[in-house]
Amino acid sequence: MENILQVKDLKKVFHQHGKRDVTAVENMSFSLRAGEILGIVGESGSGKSTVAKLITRLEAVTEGQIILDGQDITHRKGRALKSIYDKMQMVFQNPVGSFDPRKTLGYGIGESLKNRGVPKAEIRKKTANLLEQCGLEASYMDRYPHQVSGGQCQRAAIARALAVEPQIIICDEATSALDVTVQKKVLDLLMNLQENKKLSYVFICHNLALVQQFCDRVIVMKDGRIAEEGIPDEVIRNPKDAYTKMLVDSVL
Ligand SMILES: Nc1ncnc2c1ncn2[C@@H]1O[C@H](COP(=O)(O)OP(=O)(O)OP(=O)(O)O)[C@@H](O)[C@H]1O
Repeated sequence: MENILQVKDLKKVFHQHGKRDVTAVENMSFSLRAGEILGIVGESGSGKSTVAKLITRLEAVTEGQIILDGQDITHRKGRALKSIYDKMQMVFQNPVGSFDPRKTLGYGIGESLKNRGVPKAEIRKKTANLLEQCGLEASYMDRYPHQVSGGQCQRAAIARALAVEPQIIICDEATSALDVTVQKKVLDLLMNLQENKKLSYVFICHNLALVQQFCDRVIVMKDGRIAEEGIPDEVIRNPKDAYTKMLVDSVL
């Protein structure tokens, strides 16, 4: 399987006014294969979200390299940077906050379609179709983010991500804010879409059990570095690193 995303020796240092620098990520190298679901787990503060923000260039990289579909995107700017979102989309923990509160959900999805060059006359129809693929009735396009539940809003956020027909979706705690039954439904949706559209996911999550259920491979992060990497069943059954063992013990 070819690598769709490669991360080499990634490092992120946050400089803070009057305070000590924080090295959030260091020595991080990994690859994501086409069609793969790669989990990233680790306790709070281990650097998972920073990795997501670096890959998606929402944060500037201090050192290292990010190769997306064979192209170095580490220092892209302007239009060249924008074009990475044609291939890679994100789904975050707080779906309501990811939509403009003054605009309908349909508007948010429509903007993504417009950016992809979909003609104006087709936007409502395509938006309806995307919402339906994500288990929402077309009428949800006219609702505002505060008029839907967290699970419904996350479905709309997934529909918006799909609007650009990406190859990769980075899910950062995408189901963590939802209650357990809704979480299961949104996860099922993500997994069905992955299979049907042959997407690749980076699935950031603090729940090892979910990673075991859904991911092909897992990276365990500790203090900004990779503590362990492998097939989830094997990592959980036979953790090589003491930290991984502690994570495993804490969920059993
Ligand atoms: N903008 C920032 N400025 C300074 N330090 C930051 C910033 N963002 C993150 N950090 C620090 O970097 C480290 C990693 O944070 P990060 O949010 O990536 O962890 P995480 O594993 O995603 O945690 P959680 O599971 O709680 O979301 C933490 O020590 C955090 O305090």
